[in-house]
Amino acid sequence: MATLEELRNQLDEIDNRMAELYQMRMDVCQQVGEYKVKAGRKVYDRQREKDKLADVASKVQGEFNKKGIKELYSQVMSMSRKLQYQRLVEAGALGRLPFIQIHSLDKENARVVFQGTEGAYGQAAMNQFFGEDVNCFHVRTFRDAMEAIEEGSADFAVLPIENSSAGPVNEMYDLLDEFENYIVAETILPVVHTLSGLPGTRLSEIKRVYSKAEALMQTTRFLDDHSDWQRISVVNTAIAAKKVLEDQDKAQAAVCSTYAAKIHGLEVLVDEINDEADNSTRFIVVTNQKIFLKDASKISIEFELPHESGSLYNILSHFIYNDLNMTKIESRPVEGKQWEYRFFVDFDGNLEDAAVKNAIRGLREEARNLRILGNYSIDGQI
Ligand SMILES: O=C(O)C(=O)C[C@]1(C(=O)O)C=C[C@@H](O)C=C1
Repeated sequence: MATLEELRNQLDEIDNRMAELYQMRMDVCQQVGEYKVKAGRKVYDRQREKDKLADVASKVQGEFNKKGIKELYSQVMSMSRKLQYQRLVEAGALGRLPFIQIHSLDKENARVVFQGTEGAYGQAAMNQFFGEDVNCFHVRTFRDAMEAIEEGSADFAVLPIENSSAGPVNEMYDLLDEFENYIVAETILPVVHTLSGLPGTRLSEIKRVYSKAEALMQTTRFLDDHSDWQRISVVNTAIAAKKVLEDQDKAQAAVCSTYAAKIHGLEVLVDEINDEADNSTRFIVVTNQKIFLKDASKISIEFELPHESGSLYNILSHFIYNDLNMTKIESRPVEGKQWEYRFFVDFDGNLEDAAVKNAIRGLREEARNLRILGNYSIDGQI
């Protein structure tokens, strides 16, 4: 029987040949890339790759090896594509991304919309970003805000997309897909919930608590200590505060901010009732123009994938091979296609970076319906 050293020597010899063949193959792929730049051909040829995988699988013995060589060749061809995308980008074949670079946002002359009513967290986020004197109005739903932006009755909307304890605002992801609006900035608002009621209300008098569903979720521990209170979800925390004031019934209370309580003349009965002390909500600033700030450092995209094994894995490799740091991924069901998903990915970068252009080139060819949703930074700071 051969010793381990002898076997390793054999492997080294095989690997030397494989490395040499890999180098030769990539050199040919480089030429294929140059040909494709000139001929204006697409890099990704799904049928050719399918045929190639079937062909190499037919040349090895046993199911295990057939599966293995297919996986190996999927990777080899994926490297080949990435090399070719680089050539295309170097040759300027990416074209200009249809986003216009700007140096600052005109916050002073902006007309801004938020969802909810006076005292909503959305208003606080808007004031944090645009200042207290901003020219603004409010609408009832997130959809109304997206419509106001799309039709141009507002220049910007400030809308919540994620809470640090309750997670994503799913509806916002669906609306970003549905509307031709783009993210130009984000701002993070610390969210501190209170239990507020009519002045002089005692906790023992309370029977019903109103708030937005997410806020009720974020204060579950406190509310569980008062399990006899009925929890009723309304469209917004500020609307909950308004209702408590209007109904003038001490059996009712609201989970809302100190700001909303003050605006609607309520008394803070218990402060800081969040389950998590560090509770923040990330708001996006949305507009109907394809613009990005010069030094924007984060990109959001969306795409759909076929219902096939390995499709997400293959797509995400574009981030790895271009050294891009992916910071978030969300998925939402694609309407009318059961068990198919639309993915929303955030990653670090600027639309002018070569690595970003490379990745987008690959993603555009290999995923369905790729859309760039925006290139921005926290607080729009540059
Ligand atoms: O044959 C091509 O068109 C190539 O670009 C080469 C290659 C490969 O590496 O084999 C790479 C990408 C294509 O999707 C198909 C095959």
